[in-house]
Amino acid sequence: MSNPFVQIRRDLHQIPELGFQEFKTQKYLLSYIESLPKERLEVRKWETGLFVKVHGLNPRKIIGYRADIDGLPIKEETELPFHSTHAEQMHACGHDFHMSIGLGVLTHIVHHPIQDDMLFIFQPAEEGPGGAEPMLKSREMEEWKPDMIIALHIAPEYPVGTIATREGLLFANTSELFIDLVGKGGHAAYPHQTNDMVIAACSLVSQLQTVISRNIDPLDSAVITIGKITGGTVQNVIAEKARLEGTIRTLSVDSMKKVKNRIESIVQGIATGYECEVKIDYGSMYHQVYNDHSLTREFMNYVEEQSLVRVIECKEAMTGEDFGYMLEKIPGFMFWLGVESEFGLHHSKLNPNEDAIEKAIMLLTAYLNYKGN
Ligand SMILES: CC(=O)N[C@@H](CCC[C@H](N)C(=O)O)C(=O)O
Repeated sequence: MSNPFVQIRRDLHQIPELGFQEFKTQKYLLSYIESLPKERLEVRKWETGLFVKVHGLNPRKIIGYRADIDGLPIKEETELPFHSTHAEQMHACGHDFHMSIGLGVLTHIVHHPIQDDMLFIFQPAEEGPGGAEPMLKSREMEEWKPDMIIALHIAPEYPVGTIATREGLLFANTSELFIDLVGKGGHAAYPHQTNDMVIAACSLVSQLQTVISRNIDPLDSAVITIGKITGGTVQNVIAEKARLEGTIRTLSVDSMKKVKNRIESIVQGIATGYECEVKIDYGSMYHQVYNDHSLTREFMNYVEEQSLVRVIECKEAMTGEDFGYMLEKIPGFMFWLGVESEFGLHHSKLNPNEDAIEKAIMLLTAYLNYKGN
């Protein structure tokens, strides 16, 4: 392991923190950045994230690089010697990679400045409730708003030495979905005296899937995933309460509205049919990730011409990313970075190949030299 950013990734992997609780992560990032030469650097804290400006030699524009920094509430099941030290929390979406690559590029740019300014954004809470939107509204973004912005996301399905992206839509529109059901609990032996919320919740989950199969054009795409169901208290008491937690994904803003309208009608039907109260909360919503056409094409051509890595033109994915909010206001793009892992994103055994870290730093520094000089 000769690349120091692999060790940094391992250090960060051990301290995953949930959205807006990234205190140790912020401290770690700050302490590394403080070890760099200071002449060209300006660092500002924002909540649990950071803005780091690197002054260029003769700036005409500001180029942004965004790395998300939060982990997920997942119990890690890898047997890595540097596994998470935080119970039930894991970097299972590669944000440890995104940060270490960000620090690698930052280090290179500090030592070999380009003409243009750069803004490194270490953003909290990508997995929820969303840090990009409030960060965009910050004083720092007003003062240092980049003219273009880039970000990457690890991709377990692609080999190391590969990137994948496309012009236009890359990631879906998302909305979280929380549904609370309240009925009448009671003795397990007297169901006729109760309104059982386990039964209502099961029926609701099945009906929700008909929105996808029967209300959305099969040539369009949408997903409703219920990732968590809770309800009841003990095996011989009929449940008074149940809760569904999930997420909605659509390829268009219009389909998102349609899916929500259908969910609301179905929920009304459940409330009437099971004589219970049902409340919907949409939690946080992310705007689609839409890559700027000409910047993305130019990037793909550059990487291909220079033979830096293999470039795949991929399809859009139903993943969500609040980087979409940044791309709504600032031209730029996101790309997938191949890290070949048997287990995918959000899996407790995700184990990305660390060789991708050096490849990404090399690729990004080459591109920034081309674009910012
Ligand atoms: C890249 C990725 O996996 N992003 C997350 C974003 C989650 C958004 C929100 N908390 C939701 O669940 O809708 C994803 O799950 O796609």
